Amino acid sequence: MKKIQMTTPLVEMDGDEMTRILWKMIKDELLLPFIDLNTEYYDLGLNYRNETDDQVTIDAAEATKKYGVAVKCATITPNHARMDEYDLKKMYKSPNGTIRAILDGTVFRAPIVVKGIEPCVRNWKKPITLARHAYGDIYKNTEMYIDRPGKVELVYTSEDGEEKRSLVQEFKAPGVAMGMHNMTASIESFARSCFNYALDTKQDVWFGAKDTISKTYDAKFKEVFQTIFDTEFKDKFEEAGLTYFYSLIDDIVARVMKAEGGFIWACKNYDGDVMSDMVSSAFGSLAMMTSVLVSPQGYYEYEAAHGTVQRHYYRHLEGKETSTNSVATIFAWTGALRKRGELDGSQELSDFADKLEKATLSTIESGKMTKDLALITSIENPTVLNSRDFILAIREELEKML
Ligand SMILES: NC(=O)C1=CN([C@@H]2O[C@H](COP(=O)(O)OP(=O)(O)OC[C@H]3O[C@@H](n4cnc5c(N)ncnc54)[C@H](OP(=O)(O)O)[C@@H]3O)[C@@H](O)[C@H]2O)C=CC1
Ligand SMILES: O=C(O)CCC(=O)C(=O)O
Ligand SMILES: [Mn+2]
Repeated sequence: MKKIQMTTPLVEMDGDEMTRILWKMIKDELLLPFIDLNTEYYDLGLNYRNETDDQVTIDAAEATKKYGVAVKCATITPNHARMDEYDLKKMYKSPNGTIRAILDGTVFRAPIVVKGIEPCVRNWKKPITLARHAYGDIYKNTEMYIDRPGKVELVYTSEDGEEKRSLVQEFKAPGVAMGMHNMTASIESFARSCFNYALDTKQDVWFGAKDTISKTYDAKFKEVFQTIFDTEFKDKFEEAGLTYFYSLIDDIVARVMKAEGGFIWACKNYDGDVMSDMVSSAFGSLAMMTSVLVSPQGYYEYEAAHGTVQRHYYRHLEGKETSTNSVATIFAWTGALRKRGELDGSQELSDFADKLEKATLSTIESGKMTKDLALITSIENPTVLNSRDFILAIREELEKML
């Protein structure tokens, strides 16, 4: 069979631990035999980030702006423990935080629904799509230890020298403090992309924040959403029979648990981080969720929503068998290849992406799956496969379709 050609490179961001192992298996078994893969490769593994003082992360984000589409493997965000483990020069920021700060935009995360894996929330009948604001808040924060009594203030100095101050806390004893920000333009584009995505996919939008407690910061998000909705989307929503619903985040969480799904849940950055893991695992597994960052300029970065699966990696290093689910990482590749195909007018590439997704789902539906799914499937006597054999089983299905 002749390999599929690609005209424009895809920005490929490699990563860490178990997902780095899966990344290579996916390329070797599911992509390279069928596609003349044209990627611009960036090694975002922690060792190379350390070697380049994290410049590689910035270069990868800039390359995404150049080519328009990227696919990213999960990466370690170092904490104190990783400093020793990787002998790091410094405790680097999250690569995701850095990339999202450069690209801006909204991360859409939707469960991958497959027959035989039912949501553990009984009343969820349709997928819940999370729209996570990708810019700012704690992901671009500044924080410090306070080691003795003193005061912490928030100080704003305008370009012409005017100063605004407000007291954060008069510390009588040690503690911690943090400053964070967001941009009105970024919140506006977040709101627009949620409403546009709702019109495209014919789903309602729910948004929750905590404006009663955060009377300026969260209140700004609430106000921006309402203004953008009223001035730009109200009529289109009415015409499409759709609604926009705002409530306090805790009320939204309670309602989500009682709803039947089929809507877009717009979340501030941290809420979306946490709630996407809750929604994906309730729909089956952390590895059963797609994730794509859509920037206001129309750049796309596809990824898995889960992390590097550290515990499985340590088992792998000990030479023990792992059964790590590669579905979200496969769907990151298919999402990126389909988008590349769309942008380059390559139907062949987009069709390949569709087939690889179908092959992945039909492998699971035929009863072959990784342990995370086998534990919860309604399919009787599933075959539990190790990480590699699951990918090989998908290849077998794929070859039948090509
Ligand atoms: N997008 C990114 O780049 C992200 C990176 N991270 C980074 O990942 C590292 C590890 O984070 P951690 O908190 O362990 O989170 P992970 O999401 O990597 O894993 C948490 C647990 O979820 C289960 N799990 C997750 N993914 C899979 C999968 N594909 N197949 C099967 N089970 C899965 C495993 O449970 P069990 O052990 O019970 O089998 C695993 O131990 C950290 O260094 C963190 O910084 C974290 C989140 C996102
Ligand atoms: O970048 C990180 O450290 C975490 C990212 C994350 O959890 C996510 O994208 O959901
Ligand atoms: Mn997360």
